[in-house]
Amino acid sequence: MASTVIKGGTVVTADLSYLADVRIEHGVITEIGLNLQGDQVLDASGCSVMPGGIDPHTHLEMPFMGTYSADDFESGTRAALAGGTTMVVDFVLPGQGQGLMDAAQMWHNKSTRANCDYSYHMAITWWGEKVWEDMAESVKAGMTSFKHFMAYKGALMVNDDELFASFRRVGELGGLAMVHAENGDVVAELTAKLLAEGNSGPEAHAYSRPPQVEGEATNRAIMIADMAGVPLYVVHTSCEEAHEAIRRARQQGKRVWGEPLIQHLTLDDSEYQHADWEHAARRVMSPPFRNKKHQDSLWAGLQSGSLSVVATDHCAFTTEQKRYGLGDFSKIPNGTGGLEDRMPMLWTHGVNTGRLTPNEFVAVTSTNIAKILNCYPKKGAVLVGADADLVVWDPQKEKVISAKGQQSAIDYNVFEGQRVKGLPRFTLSRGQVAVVEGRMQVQQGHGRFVPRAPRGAVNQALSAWKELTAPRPVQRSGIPASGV
Ligand SMILES: NC(=O)NCCC(=O)O
Ligand SMILES: [Zn+2]
Ligand SMILES: [Zn+2]
Repeated sequence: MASTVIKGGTVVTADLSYLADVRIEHGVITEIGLNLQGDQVLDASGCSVMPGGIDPHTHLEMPFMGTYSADDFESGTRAALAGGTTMVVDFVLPGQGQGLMDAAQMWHNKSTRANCDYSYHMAITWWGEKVWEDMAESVKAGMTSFKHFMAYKGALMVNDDELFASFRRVGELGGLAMVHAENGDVVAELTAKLLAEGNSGPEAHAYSRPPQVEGEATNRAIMIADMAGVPLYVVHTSCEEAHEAIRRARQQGKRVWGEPLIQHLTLDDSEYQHADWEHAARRVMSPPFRNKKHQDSLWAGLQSGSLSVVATDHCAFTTEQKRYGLGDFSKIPNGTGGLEDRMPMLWTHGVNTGRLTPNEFVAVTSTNIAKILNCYPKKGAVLVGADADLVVWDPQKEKVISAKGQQSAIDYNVFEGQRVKGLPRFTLSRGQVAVVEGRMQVQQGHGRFVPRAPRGAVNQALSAWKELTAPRPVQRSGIPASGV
């Protein structure tokens, strides 16, 4: 049996750092200890041996705004591995009237060339009996998290009654409710007003989606989830108003998690004021980049634990695709890339600055989301029996980010010119060495679908609490409670 040993590094997990070698056989970790021997030895001296990153928010080959996002499962997962991410979670997006399992099959067809493991969230893009029924099938098939768009009116948006009905169903099935939280009605009104006033450039995209639309929707989703008795995950939390709602909810004991993106942590809204239309349009995404005050809030959330996960929302469009919105910002395809850069950018701006410890880095890039999505410790762990999805992280290795030589299929990089310090020496996907010192040796089709079970510990705890505190009729003598 061929074995690989990662030798001489410091194992860094979400809660511990210690010197140890790691032995891998058949794609899983079989031993952790000192002086291990193996057929293949990977030198980890001077490096941290960490769980590979998990990016829980990607849109690969996604049909959106009249086009498809440019990175598919092949280039997207190649970019992921290059940056130390070993699992992505993409969103199955059923069309209007389309069955959920039919859409899931389309996603399975797209992912056959994936270079690393992947899982799916299911999006609820319309509502009806068929969706309600299919949600149980989705859970049985391992897609237990359900995303709802509160924005994109007239396209993906669901209304509050649909949100409540769907959240209740997710709660009943032991799943996780997810939201893109922006008030889509207000965004639509502001967009129309801005365009009517001659505000048609990419900067108006940001004006049309102020922090208030996100704060309001986040708070609304939290309250609806609480009434529905379901845990809630808020994607791409970008501002203090949304963070405040999440922080408050968590302090109240609600089961809510917030996910800032690496883009929102490190890039700000001055990008939209750039004189070059293409520069600004390439950075159009929802929610838009915010100012320094919001960035400080997001960093503080990661430090204090009120925000839990750093993702990318990787949804990359070429400059040519962005040009669909020349003369009308509302037609610029929304989305930016980040898969290759999330880990190095977060290490550089988080760990190297002292905002995050290396253990906190592991928590927010891998372990926390593995627990939230109920695939820990198969993923997100350096433990015997866990999948050998690992990154050997060299804290001294540097580069300047550039579109030239990147793995993503697009022609630019929103982090262009940024110097990062902290990069993978090796990235391993279930034991297969996919990256060596920046050289790619991925195996197309190596990636496998990761099904996830429902009714994790948080679902069980929340259900028990909701049952205990459920409204009950007062028993009064002489009056039948049922009214019969
Ligand atoms: N975020 C974004 O602008 N595009 C991708 C779709 C979404 O997550 O809203
Ligand atoms: Zn979104
Ligand atoms: Zn997204």
